[in-house]
Parts: sequence; C-alpha cells; structure tokens
Amino acid sequence: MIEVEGLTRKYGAFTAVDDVSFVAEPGRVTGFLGPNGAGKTTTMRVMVGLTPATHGRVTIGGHLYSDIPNPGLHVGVLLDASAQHAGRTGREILTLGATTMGLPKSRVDEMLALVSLSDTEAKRRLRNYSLGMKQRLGIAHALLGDPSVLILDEPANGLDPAGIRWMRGLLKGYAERGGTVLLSSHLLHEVEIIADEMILIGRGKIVAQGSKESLLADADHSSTLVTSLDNDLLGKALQHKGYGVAAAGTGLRVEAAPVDVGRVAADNTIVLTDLRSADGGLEDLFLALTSETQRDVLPEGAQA
Ligand SMILES: Nc1ncnc2c1ncn2[C@@H]1O[C@H](COP(=O)(O)OP(=O)(O)OP(=O)(O)O)[C@@H](O)[C@H]1O
Repeated sequence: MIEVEGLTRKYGAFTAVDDVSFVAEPGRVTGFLGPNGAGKTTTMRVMVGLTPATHGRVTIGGHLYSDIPNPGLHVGVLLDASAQHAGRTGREILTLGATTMGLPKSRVDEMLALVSLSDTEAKRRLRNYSLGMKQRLGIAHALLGDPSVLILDEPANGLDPAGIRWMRGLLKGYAERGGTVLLSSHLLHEVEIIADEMILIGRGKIVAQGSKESLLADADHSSTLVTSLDNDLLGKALQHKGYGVAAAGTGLRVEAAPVDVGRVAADNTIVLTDLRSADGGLEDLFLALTSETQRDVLPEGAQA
C-alpha cells in the first residue's frame, strides 16, 4: 500500500504539489491523472526519495522508501525510461540491477522474455533503443525484484497500440495477484481503461478521487441533447417534469439523463430524431475539474 499524507513540495515560492493525500491499495490499479505540469512526477519522485517533501510524507507498506532495505525487492519504480546509462546494453542494465538486488542472472532472461525484448535487442545499447523499447526495459527493471508495489510514471509513453494493450494486461494481472500499482498519465483514456481507482490532480491539488465507477456516476448526472419532430411540445413537457431546458442548435439541451428525456417523449408520443448524452463522461469531468490548469484553453474573448 502507498499512503500519501498531506504532501506539499515547493520550489521557491512555487508550490508544485499542494497538500496532496491519497492511498493506493493492494490488488488495485490506481491511476494518477492530470494535465502537463500538474505535479504527478514530483509526487512520485517524493515517493521514492528522489525529491524531499516540503511538508507531509509518503509511506510504502508503512515505511519511508529511504528506510526500506533493498527497496527493489519491494517497490518497482519506472520514472524516466531514459535515465539509465545510454552506453550500456539492455541486458547489462538488467544484470546490474539483478546483481545489486542479489538476484540470480536467470531473472534477467525471465524479465527480457516477459517484456518481449529479443536477444538481439537486449544486446543493443540503450542509446539505440526506441522510446517503446526503453519503456519495456524500464518495466522489466521495475519488475526484476518481484516487488509488491509498482510506481510507474507515464508507462505507456512511446508504446505502440499492441504494446499498450500488453502493458495493460501485465499490470491488471499484477494487481489481481495482490500487487499495488500506481501509474500516472496525462491521457484520461489510457487510465480509464486500466485503473480501478483514479486520483485526478490539477495544479498540484487533488481535484477528485475515487473508484472509476463512482467518478463515472458523478460525471453521468448528465445533460442530454435531444431533437424531435416537435421541440416546442417536448420542451414544455420536460419543463413540466421539472427539468431545465435550453435551445441548442436544432434541438434542446436538457438537464436530465437521456433515458429520462426519452421517457417524457414516449409519454407524450413525440417522435425523436436524435437523443444523446451531452457529456463526454469522465473526459468532461476531467477537463472541467482541471480546466484552470489546462494550457490549451483559450482566454475569454479569444477566437479559435
Ligand atoms: N526541480 C524543479 N524546479 C522548479 N520547478 C519544478 C521542478 N520540478 C518540477 N517543477 C515544476 O513543478 C510542476 C509540476 O511538475 P511535474 O513534473 O510534477 O508535473 P507532471 O504532472 O508530472 O507533468 P507532465 O505530465 O508534463 O509530466 C511544474 O510546473 C514543473 O515545472
């Protein structure tokens, strides 16, 4: 289990991580999601003792990372797949890791096979690896010591679609066997597919957290876009039921779920020509919650 308690990290006057608390549980994949610069990497660096906290603390299995003897046997870490010595081969990097952790050399071959790096690829120097190959090697390195906790910063970065699917299967299986997985991403879709729990962070602060189902339920209070053969009548019927209604394009935007709008239309025998959720589910929630921190939102009055 990873426990983050009131973690703050300041760089001078700038607060990169602001009083962040959450727990990543065993047997669950926890997605740590936020836009660029939200504070994900900083939080993970504090977790593994690479950056000191300004306030608060992180414990893994109840211990500070720096207090865990031979940490690779307990915590697998992938923060920057390029951070290894570029002149070493993949096999050398894993062998060094195995030796440091006191593991047999056979573990290196097992891990190379697990991440599908061929013998030829394993003999190449890291500087000649593609980003996806570096990520595979990084995952192999993180798993070397058969740890019970995995901390992975943007692990899907650079993987092709087949590689992403492979990684999802790997991490799901790892969590199903009781492992704790914390993985960060700035891409909602990536996290949504794999994570059981989600922590949303924006500008250093947690903006939402919970199980994927509970976040989806929150996001699904939804409004609906509907068009019918008689929008006036439908609008009145919906208002009569107490739903907020506004004109939208050729139809209406209704503050109700699509199923409720459909029911009112059916009760009044109104033919619908279009009925759909106005929400992008979690994506809208994510963008709304982190909107202040998005770089790509046009300032008010600006033209697209
Ligand atoms: N050593 C540092 N000195 C000053 N500012 C820093 C330092 N490290 C990180 N920051 C700032 O802290 C903020 C959070 O950065 P961080 O790398 O944790 O974000 P992130 O969520 O991982 O982003 P991304 O998705 O782009 O990787 C950013 O504004 C970053 O510029």
